[in-house]
Amino acid sequence: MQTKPIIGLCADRKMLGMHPFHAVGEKYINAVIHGAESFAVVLPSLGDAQSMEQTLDMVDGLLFTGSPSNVEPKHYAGAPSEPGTLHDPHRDATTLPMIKAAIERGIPVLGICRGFQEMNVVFGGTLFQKVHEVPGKMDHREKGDATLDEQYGPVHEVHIQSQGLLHKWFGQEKAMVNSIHQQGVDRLGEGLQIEATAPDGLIEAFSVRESKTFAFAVQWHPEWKHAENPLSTAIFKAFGAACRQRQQQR
Ligand SMILES: N[C@@H](CCC(=O)NCCCC(=O)O)C(=O)O
Repeated sequence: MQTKPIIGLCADRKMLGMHPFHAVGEKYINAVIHGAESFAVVLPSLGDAQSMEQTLDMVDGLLFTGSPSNVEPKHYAGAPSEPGTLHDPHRDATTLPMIKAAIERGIPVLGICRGFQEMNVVFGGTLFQKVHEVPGKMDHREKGDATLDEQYGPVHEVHIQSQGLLHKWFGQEKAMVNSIHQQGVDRLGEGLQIEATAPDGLIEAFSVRESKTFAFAVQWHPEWKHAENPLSTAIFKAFGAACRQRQQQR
């Protein structure tokens, strides 16, 4: 029997009671198993306490998930965060070097929301810390009092670049997406190619121009009820195909 490609998902480090845990949302794991038809493995965010090279030897793809925490602004020379901002320095210390090393090795990488922001930072880009306070930009945050289905339901259009990879996988120039973030791409990182934009011009998806394989990221959440959404289905199918190809090559 053909074994499935292994996709690693980097965990958030968070306190449960007085103990630190390494956690990944189940919706991301489900999207890897059913959308990318792959084998999901949760990777702890321990910085260099475990060998990154050994991790990369083990996986056929990596998914950098969304998270309520923000990338620490020191990684993109941004102004200090407001007091009380949620950070996850252990995750930053793990994902930022891993994204770079994985792409250099030709390991397929998908970034979602925080993962999208991490990828931009890795390529030297910067982030708006509060998109809703930037003149001309929409409020991209979810409604705090809404149900999960409302929060993760489609709220704005994206325009998909007609020459891009996303257009090749999905075949259409427009789609509706959800929006659960307050940070966003300010300066796009070097070597990144815009794949989709929101009506206010905010970058919603990009790919890595010179990448040997799938290296793509979205600001929205395709993992949410992925099987019910043709755009999400197309993204996870393309990611899974790249991971299978990587598995066969090594
Ligand atoms: N903190 C960043 C990133 C937002 C993000 O990833 N949200 C996901 C929330 C939880 C989840 O669905 O996994 C920002 O606010 O821009």
